[in-house]
Amino acid sequence: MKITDAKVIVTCPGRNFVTLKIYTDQGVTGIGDATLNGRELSVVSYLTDHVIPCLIGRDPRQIEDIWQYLYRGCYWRRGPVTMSAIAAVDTALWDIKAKMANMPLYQLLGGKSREGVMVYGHANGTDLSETVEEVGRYIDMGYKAIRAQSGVPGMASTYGVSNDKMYYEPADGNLPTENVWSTTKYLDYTPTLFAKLRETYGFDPHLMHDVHHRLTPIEAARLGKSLEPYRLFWMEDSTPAENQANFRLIRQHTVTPLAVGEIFNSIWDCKQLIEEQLIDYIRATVVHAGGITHLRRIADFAALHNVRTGCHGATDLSPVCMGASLHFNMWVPNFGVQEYMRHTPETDAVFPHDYRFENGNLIPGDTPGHGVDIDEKLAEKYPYQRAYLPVNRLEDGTLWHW
Ligand SMILES: O=C(O)C(=O)C[C@H](O)[C@H](O)CO
Ligand SMILES: [Mg+2]
Repeated sequence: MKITDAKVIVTCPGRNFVTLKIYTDQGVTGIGDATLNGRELSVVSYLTDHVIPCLIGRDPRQIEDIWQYLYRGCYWRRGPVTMSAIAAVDTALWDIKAKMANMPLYQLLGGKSREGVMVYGHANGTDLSETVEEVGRYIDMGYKAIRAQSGVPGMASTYGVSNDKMYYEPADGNLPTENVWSTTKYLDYTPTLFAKLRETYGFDPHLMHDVHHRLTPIEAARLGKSLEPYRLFWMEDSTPAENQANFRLIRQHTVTPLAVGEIFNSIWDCKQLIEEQLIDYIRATVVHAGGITHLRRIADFAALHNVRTGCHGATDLSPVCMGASLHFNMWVPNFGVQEYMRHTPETDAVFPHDYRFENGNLIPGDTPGHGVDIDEKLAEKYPYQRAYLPVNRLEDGTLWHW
């Protein structure tokens, strides 16, 4: 069996998505997500100019060998562009293998470990009362786990708060939008939000919160400590994680569970975090962390150290990534939760899929492969539009983490 061709499809049904489609001499095709928000075309070029020529003529069944060939063979290992490109190839090849086997992908990975994949939704509001109301709306929709993000008094805007409550997309500018950040205002306000949420809804719903990399380790420790009475499911990305040892400080001070890793692209980014049990959930996902082949390696390593998965699932990851992730989650023994921000109806129409939401879970279908397709004719109607993620400045103008 041979790979005969591959092509990259870029489409923007409201936001940009990059999809790799691989063709074989047996007529079976597979697709993989290669979207890297705000830097999409770098992965398009990496795939088109450098990866696709090396794929033609290879046996698509040799997934591991092709993974190693692209990882070791490029010499310049790791990095989000390389690993998103490898992920797209890997996902498409798993899709092909599962179609050849006439099985849904989770069966090939080892079969079901659970009946559904618990997902968390994104409740957000411009102020405390709107955020509390939004969390209630998610509870009414059946979510068992909900992330709460809120506008902070005295700050014009902050991460995670959208005008359109359901379909948040932070990459909103033809050039990067500039936001202003105040750690003091944020730290004073956030515990009051969670106090109100627990007072209103009790302790049944799992609540999470994304700090989005904005605190120093000691500030993160303070936030974790002040949130302890409200028993969060997790506090995410409380400080940037390039220096993994930073998490020791946070860990010493708080028992609030910690989640990190949506921007990680390899096992090396989380090796120390996992080995030293400095985190509780690893957020690496299929598209940015080298595909199913590499994510499985991360998850197995995490399992040794009691770290569970909590795959990234924002809307900048296409339904193709979501489909692959759901199959992965159905199997992975140390599953924690899956993020689920809903795609718009336009995006869902471009990427027909068989997964469904039921009682707070997403459930992959039984279509052979990962169960997600791309309607190429419809995709053509939505040409690429340049869009950047925002940047963040402190009130005195200093550039900060967004
Ligand atoms: O979903 C999350 O937890 C995020 O932090 C979303 C990110 O801001 C988004 O994926 C950036 O492209
Ligand atoms: Mg996040």
